Amino acid sequence: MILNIVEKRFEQNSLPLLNHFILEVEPESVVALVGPSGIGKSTLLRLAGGIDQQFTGNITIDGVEAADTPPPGYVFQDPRLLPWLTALENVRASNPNVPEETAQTALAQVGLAKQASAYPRQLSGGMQRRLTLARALATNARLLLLDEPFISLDRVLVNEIRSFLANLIEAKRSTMIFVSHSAEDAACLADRVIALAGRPARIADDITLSVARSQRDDATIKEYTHRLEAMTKDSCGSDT
Ligand SMILES: Nc1ncnc2c1ncn2[C@@H]1O[C@H](COP(=O)(O)OP(=O)(O)OP(=O)(O)O)[C@@H](O)[C@H]1O
Repeated sequence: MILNIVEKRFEQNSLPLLNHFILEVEPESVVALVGPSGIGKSTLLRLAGGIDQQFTGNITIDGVEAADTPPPGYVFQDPRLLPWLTALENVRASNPNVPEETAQTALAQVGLAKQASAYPRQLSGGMQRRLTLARALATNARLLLLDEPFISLDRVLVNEIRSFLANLIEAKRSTMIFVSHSAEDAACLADRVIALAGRPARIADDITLSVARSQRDDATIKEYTHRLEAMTKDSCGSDT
């Protein structure tokens, strides 16, 4: 995927959020987008997912305009579940082409097989987050764009979903871009970590985590976490 954002701004008179910004994401790689609040991470992800089309530039996937390729699986920062639909119906709501069986499998993958008939109000916050993940998996597990997928989950669940995602990425050979404020999430899952800074946002750091995800033991994850924490601190410091 190549993101070539010539310009993205929200108000005509303000500084653009992104200007001549280029990011190339290798197929089957996992990229973590980090950086201070308000820098433009979610905006960049929304552009990548075709949710926000108000920009100049173009986005291609394997050389094809993104608009002409299957939609990605997308997890929004807020769950965006439809309260009048069941969990199963919510999984299929954004993409009616998803067969019921695929939706059931996705629910089972995130541990919600028994909640298929439950309504969002009957699910805990953590379950609702997992439901949004099931929706993304059912839509397109090969290309996943996740905005803070672990926010508001307790530690046990974060660990569970991280390892579930790590296995899924290997099995499906997914390409994934995720936004996170947690260095540990990036240390566990990412092949590459991009830190954004400044306005217009630029790539302040771009590091490759060389130990393969499946080979990272606790010590490696700890070391990466410290390294990434130091990196994001520096990026925030050089914000202008
Ligand atoms: N729809 C919108 N209209 C106007 N301004 C917006 C809109 N969406 C985002 N912005 C502004 O664009 C900037 C970047 O927002 P964005 O949500 O992309 O940042 P972020 O890095 O994801 O932040 P956070 O980590 O807090 O989620 C912010 O200044 C925000 O106020």
